[in-house]
Amino acid sequence: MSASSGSIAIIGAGSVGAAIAYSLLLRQVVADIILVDINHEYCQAQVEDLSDATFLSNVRIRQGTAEDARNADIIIISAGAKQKPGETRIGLIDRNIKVLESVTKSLQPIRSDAILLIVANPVDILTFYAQRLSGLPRNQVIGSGTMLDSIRLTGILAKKLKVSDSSIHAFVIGEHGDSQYVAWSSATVHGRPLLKALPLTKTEREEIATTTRMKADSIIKVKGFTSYGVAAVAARMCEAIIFDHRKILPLSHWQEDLGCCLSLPAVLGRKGISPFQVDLDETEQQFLVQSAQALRLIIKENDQNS
Ligand SMILES: NC(=O)C1=CN([C@@H]2O[C@H](COP(=O)(O)OP(=O)(O)OC[C@H]3O[C@@H](n4cnc5c(N)ncnc54)[C@H](O)[C@@H]3O)[C@@H](O)[C@H]2O)C=CC1
Ligand SMILES: CC(=O)C(=O)O
Repeated sequence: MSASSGSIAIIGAGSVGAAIAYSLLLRQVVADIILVDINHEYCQAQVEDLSDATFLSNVRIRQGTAEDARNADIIIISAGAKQKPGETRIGLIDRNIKVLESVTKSLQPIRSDAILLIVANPVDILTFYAQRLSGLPRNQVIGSGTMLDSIRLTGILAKKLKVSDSSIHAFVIGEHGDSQYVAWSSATVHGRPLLKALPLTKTEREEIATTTRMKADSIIKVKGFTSYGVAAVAARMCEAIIFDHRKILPLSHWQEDLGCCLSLPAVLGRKGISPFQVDLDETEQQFLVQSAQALRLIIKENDQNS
């Protein structure tokens, strides 16, 4: 397979940015990957390390500037502070909004058909602010959201059912964080309602949802960060955009009726994201509204303090 002629810029060449570059490189999503970081020496070392892997593909990787990044097909923002063990994603808000402000300013004038993909946390809040700050249409600014949580959930269910992950369609909705919720009512295994194939008690469902929600915390407690899961998510998102797959994925995007960005399944292609109607039961709908309320409150408080 050969890579498409496009380019992807990754702003923030830390653990997550480098893992995303590695996933893109192995999957040959585009011919050119550009890494940008305020720490030029560190960024160059990441580029040198990654370039030792390019013999597996025809992908070129180099360090670039914000001027290079603004002309890329996709710009991924993975710049910013990460959680310390025990810290919540929301706890990063002050530091990472400042980083986002500086990054979006440096990207001006941004290419009008660019897709801005937000990975840094708190991802739903930063996606909202990136839409406000970038000047791009809202459907072109997307957060990785609960796609990673949905993959974690699917992994647990697949083990219990002893089937492959790809046979299961189940997603987590709402915030990539504490107020997320599993949409059990629409989960299926090869088209069969999941709860018929795997009758779970309420307690068992709650245990699975908690394990899913807490997975990042349990990894961060031991190794200090997560990177591979979100890198695979970002690579899949980039493939869907570059090759216009129009894949339905649970991603963070603007919700007109909820007044914030959070995750619901939506269609991802070359022009960005477009809504997809999903059926939620009453409880799921209530949790979604609560998740949106929690996110809107954070935005309101942040706007008042700034
Ligand atoms: N959405 C998700 O599912 C996930 C999100 N994350 C988030 O990704 C972010 C990055 O995490 P890591 O890579 O582990 O952190 P890291 O500390 O390894 O890397 C962050 C990088 O950002 C750079 N940076 C800071 N300010 C910058 C600026 N203004 N312009 C350019 N570069 C800048 C730093 O120099 C550093 O190299 C964190 O916010 C973390 O919470 C991490 C894992 C999963
Ligand atoms: C760190 C983070 O957001 C995650 O791994 O889910």
